[in-house]
Formats: sequence, structure tokens, C-alpha cells
Amino acid sequence: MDIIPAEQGDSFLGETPPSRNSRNILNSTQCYIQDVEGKGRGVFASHEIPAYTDIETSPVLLFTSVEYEDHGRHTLLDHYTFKWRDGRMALALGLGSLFNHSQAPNVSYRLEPGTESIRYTTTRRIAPDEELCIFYGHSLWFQAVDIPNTVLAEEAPDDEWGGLSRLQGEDEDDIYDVSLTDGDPDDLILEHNLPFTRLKLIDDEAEDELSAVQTEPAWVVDIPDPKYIASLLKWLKQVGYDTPALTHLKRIRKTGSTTTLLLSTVSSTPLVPQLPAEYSLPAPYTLQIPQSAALTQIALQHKTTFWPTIYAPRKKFEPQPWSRAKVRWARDAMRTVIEEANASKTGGDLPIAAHVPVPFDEETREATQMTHSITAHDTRVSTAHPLHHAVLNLVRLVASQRAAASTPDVTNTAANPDDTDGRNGAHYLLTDLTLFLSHEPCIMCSMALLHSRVKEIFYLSPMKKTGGCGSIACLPKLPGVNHRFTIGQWKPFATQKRGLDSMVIEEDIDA
Ligand SMILES: C[S@@+](CC[C@H](N)C(=O)[O-])C[C@H]1O[C@@H](n2cnc3c(N)ncnc32)[C@H](O)[C@@H]1O
Repeated sequence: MDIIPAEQGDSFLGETPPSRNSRNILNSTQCYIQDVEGKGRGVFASHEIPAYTDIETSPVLLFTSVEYEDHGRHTLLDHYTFKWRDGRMALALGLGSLFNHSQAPNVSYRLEPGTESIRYTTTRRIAPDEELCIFYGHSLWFQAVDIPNTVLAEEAPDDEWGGLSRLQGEDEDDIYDVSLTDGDPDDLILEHNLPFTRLKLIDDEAEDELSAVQTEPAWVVDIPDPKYIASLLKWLKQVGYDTPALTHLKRIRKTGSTTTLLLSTVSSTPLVPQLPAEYSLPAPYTLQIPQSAALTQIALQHKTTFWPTIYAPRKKFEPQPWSRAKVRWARDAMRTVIEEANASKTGGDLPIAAHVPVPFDEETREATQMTHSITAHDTRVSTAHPLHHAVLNLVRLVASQRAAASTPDVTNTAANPDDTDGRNGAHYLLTDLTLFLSHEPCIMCSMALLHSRVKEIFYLSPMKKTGGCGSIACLPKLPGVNHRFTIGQWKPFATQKRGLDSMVIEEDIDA
């Protein structure tokens, strides 16, 4: 094959090359690509498109997570790939990679593993020449153009915590101190600028909030006359189609002049449902419906693209905003951990440490009666006891210090009739407390933390081969556990570099 010299190739076989700004229709639904100020290229509608229209199906290229970690992540692909359901990374072909992000997206998308593709659907009516945008999630790696100034953004205009790319690789100690000592302590710090990454505990659903909607097929039927709705809803109950499995969805959808009734899922009714003859209904057909209620407004918008969905926010696990003062508190706690880990090593033990600071907010300080911080380190070597891990030592220390404070004579509970805590083991509880750790705890320690009812933990070094809080397992995520604690992985460059090197331990040690 002849290689065309650059200038000749540029001239596109002698014709004028199509410009990125000309309206070249690029897919079957007449979308085109155009440059948008501050965003690069974007996808546009060439004509009006009704709500709930499939506008693009993009096949995907899938990479293993190892391939991605070793190669893709270090290239431009990093801006275009996202997590596929099975943990692989996906790159959308076709127009899929060119949809820009919007906080108020007009397009939602669904991963279709069967065909290894992604289907993009409008969430509302689209005007001619309107840009088509999807929602990338809450942690953006760029300054988004269309995000309005939210309260958080206004309160922390430039908190100087900087973007990851700016800070990574800088070679100064305590680089974060600059921003922490300046600035209003009450400023809220944007999520992506926090010195840790929160692990998602509500697995699939939380993921769905940020990416694609999980759906399943269901039978629906169009109702020619809305006056039948009430009697059809009664009929649904009589025939047993009104099951709890569909309570996260509304039963009726109105699109333009069409009213549609949700009958049942295909998994529960594999054969075409038999409809009452008196209403002269058309034949039922199948549609994809969301599998769960919407936890956030954005998810609601996405899910309703498929079928009107119930909004059921789950407040408990929603991340709370952090102020600059709270970040300082956490940074100081993490420093103590690093110092303790290093002291442990100097004393001949493993450099693994755990620390519970006095709670940041007054309410928790009062509720927990935690008036001073408690720190422990691993003592497996010095005590020749294989179970003396830092976490277990710390839980024991908390218990013994509390017991000492409340019951001088712990053997004589009769003398202390009010000491119900001591008798039922509540001294060991870390309820409402935050734990800072040098290393991700092993399975045994993670289980101990579950029992201890700790509120949240932050660890610095993930333990890929032994960690029970996100690496080989994530105990608080297991189905059936009776307590969940939240987990934050500290960004190593978010703290001083001094002392970090000596904290490195063998990968297969249980921390
Ligand atoms: C998947 S690509 C989207 C297509 C991209 N605009 C292009 O020209 O190739 C993601 C990148 O687009 C840019 N981008 C997407 N949405 C944006 C927005 N709302 N504001 C600014 N840049 C945006 C960011 O640079 C991001 O890394």
C-alpha cells in the first residue's frame, strides 16, 4: 500500500477535508460532532428528537483491568474509558466516546453486556442543534464547563488543594499544609479535593448512580382509553401482577398521548400475559425497566428514561461534605499514625499503627465520652503473639481505658450497678468513632472492626494480598453483615512524605 505524504493525505483525495466544525452527520439518528468551547468535541442533534429515543448504539472495546493499569491509564485513553460491569475497562466506539458531561444530562445510557455495546437514550425532548450530554459521575478529573456554581463551589472557590495531576509527583513535604493553614476553616472542600477516596459500600446500586442503569425486561401494554386505568389497576391486583417486586416503579407511564400500563417482569411471567377481553387492549410487548428505585435525583432522571421510577434517597450512606477544619483534623490524625508506625519499627515491631482521635464534632465527643485520643501499634514481634495486630491492640486499649475510667474494680460489678457497659461488653464498642490506620486491615481485623461498630476508617496503604476492606474482600459490603462502616483510602501524596518509606511492609503480611 502506498503511503500518502502528509499534505496529500490531508487533502482527502483532492477534496476539501471535512472540518471538525462542519455538520457532518455521523450516525443513523443524524447526530453530528462539533467543537464546544472549553470541552473539545461534543455530540449534537441535527433535528428535534423526542424524549426516550435511542440515539446511538456504540460497540465497546474491552480491556482487562491489568492491561488498563499497566498501559491504558497512562495514555489519553484514560479520559475515555470507564468501568464495565465485570471489572474490565471499556472504550466506546462510534459516537459513544464523544458525549460530554453535564450535571443536567439530556441523555442516559445503558451497558448491554450481551452485545458488548452501550445504548444512549434521550431523557427529554431535544431541540435542533442542542448538545447531547451524559452524566459522568460526581468525581470529575477536569473543570466542567456547564456546572453551575453550587454552594460547595462558591464556598471553596480555590481551596488550593489542587487537582490530582498538579500535585502528583511534586516533591515537597507537607505540600497540603499550604492550603490547610490558609483559608476559612468552615469552607467545604470539594469531594475530589479531599485527601482520601471513599469506597462505595452499596455496591451495584451506588455504581448505578454514577454510570449505567441496571434493567430487566417487563411486559407492558398501551391503554387506548385512560378511563380504563382504575379498573385495570384493580385487575392487576386480582391476577397477582401487583407484586412487591415492582413497587419501585410507577404502574402507568404517559408519553405524549400514549398511556402504558406495566404488567409484570418477564422473569416472573415468561409467557405473554393474557389480558381481560372487555377492554379490547392491543397485544402486550416488552420494555426494559430499572431494577431498583432511584437513590439520587440524577439516577431518577436516568431511570425514568426507561420507566417512571420511585425516588428513594438513602441518606445514611450518602457522603457528608467535609470542611477545611475537619480535613486538618484528619490530616493530623494520619500524621500520628505515621509517627506511631515508625516508632513501632524503631522498637523492633512491624510499622503498622492504628489511631482513634478525639471526635471532630462536639456532639460525637459528648456521645462517645472520648476526651483523649488512643493510639496503638502492632506488637506481634515483641510479644511473640500472632494476634497482636494494631487494630486488635487498639480495640483492646479503648476497652481497657474505658473500663478503667468507669469501673475501678472491674471484678466487682455488684459494686457498680450502673456499669451495664462493662457487663455487656460495650466498652469494646467504637460506635461513632473514626479510626485512622497505616495499612488496610486484614480480614480478622476487619471483622473485629465490624463487631466493634466503628463508624468509619481511613487507611493509607492498601494491602492487595491480605486486605479485608477493599482489596481481597470488603467485609462491610458482605450481604447479611449486621453493621457497615465506611472506608476511605488516603491519598499517599496528601500527607507528608517523611516516614512513608519506612512503613512499607511485605505484601503478604496481614496488617
Ligand atoms: C469522553 S471525552 C468527551 C469528548 C471530548 N470532548 C473530545 O473532544 O474528545 C471526555 C473529555 O471531554 C472533556 N469534557 C467532557 N465534558 C466536559 C465539560 N462539561 N466541560 C469541560 N470539558 C469536558 C474533558 O476533557 C474530558 O476529559
